[in-house]
Amino acid sequence: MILTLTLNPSLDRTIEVGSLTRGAVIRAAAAHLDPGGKGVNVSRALLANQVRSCAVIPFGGDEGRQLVGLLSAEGIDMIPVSVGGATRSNVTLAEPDGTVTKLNEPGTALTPSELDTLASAVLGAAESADWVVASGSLPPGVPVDVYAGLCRRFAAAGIQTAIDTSGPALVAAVAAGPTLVKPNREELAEATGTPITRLGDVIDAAEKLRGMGARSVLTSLGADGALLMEDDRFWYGRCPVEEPRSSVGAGDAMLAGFLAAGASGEAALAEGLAWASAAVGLPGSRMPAPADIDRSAVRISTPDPAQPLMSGG
Ligand SMILES: Nc1ncnc2c1ncn2[C@@H]1O[C@H](COP(=O)(O)OP(=O)(O)O)[C@@H](O)[C@H]1O
Ligand SMILES: O=P(O)(O)OC[C@H]1O[C@](O)(COP(=O)(O)O)[C@@H](O)[C@@H]1O
Repeated sequence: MILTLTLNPSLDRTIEVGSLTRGAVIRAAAAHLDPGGKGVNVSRALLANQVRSCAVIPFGGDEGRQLVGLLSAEGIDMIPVSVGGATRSNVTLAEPDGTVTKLNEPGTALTPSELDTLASAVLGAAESADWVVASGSLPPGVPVDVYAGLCRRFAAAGIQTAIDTSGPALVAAVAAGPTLVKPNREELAEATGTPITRLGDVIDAAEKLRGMGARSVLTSLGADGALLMEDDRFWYGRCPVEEPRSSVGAGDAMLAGFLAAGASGEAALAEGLAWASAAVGLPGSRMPAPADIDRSAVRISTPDPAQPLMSGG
């Protein structure tokens, strides 16, 4: 069983627009509402592919009740912890060429006692978990070492941990020795203080992150694919998408596919790439089901360190 913790979940509203012009009235072509937050999406993708998972989330206000309602409708196994602040809403503007502009709210603060309740819920449920995935930004006021503290406790109990966060929370968690981290290009550059413009920079920065404490590093590189580094070995892969619709949740789908396939080596990287590409081809932050996933387009190759990275970050 894969347990996920999302301290800052969201209602994700994705609005499809023809183009973006600041200051203009833009008529949307379509809109989608999905339950959101990084760990929530990992659990949704796992459920869609019949892999057992349980999501621990705080929820509050009308938005929080709506989030829990949407997750219940999807059949998610979850431990919702009621909190005083209202759950945030995140908005994505998706353009026809696949470009997305994300507006992520900070979220509302968790009190120390709410945080304790959430930590107890995770520690209790983790007894039957193979992995604990702690994902996403921290709401205001939550100590930056919260994931680090959990990593240490799980490592002592022999439970594997995957971390997908950014900034100081990522740096602190890496120092606690997680089994796996899943930064994107920007997060890897920030955590290591290294500019990343070529594939060789990704290899060097991922090695640096391993030196800082992470065991394996799965770096997602947008349209440039992903690079997995573990135990001094690395693999690079891509999976082109013919018609990108929304990359929101693609990183979460990648992490879910990677974990579902054993979380190690070329085969797990390939599965993560296939799930991520499928997510990019779906609207909003819809997670891919087996019928959406096409493994035939995945290409794993020896990385050329000089290869420039084309996608943003
Ligand atoms: N335009 C795209 N074309 C093909 N694959 C994509 C595209 N955008 C994202 N992906 C896939 O989704 C993965 C996660 O995307 P990325 O933007 O790196 O992560 P995150 O969503 O965590 O920021 C990438 O590693 C890649 O496999
Ligand atoms: O916690 P953060 O960093 O604000 O991110 C939350 C957002 O990320 C998502 O989980 C999508 O994540 P990815 O695009 O990185 O896979 C959305 O569902 C959510 O709105």
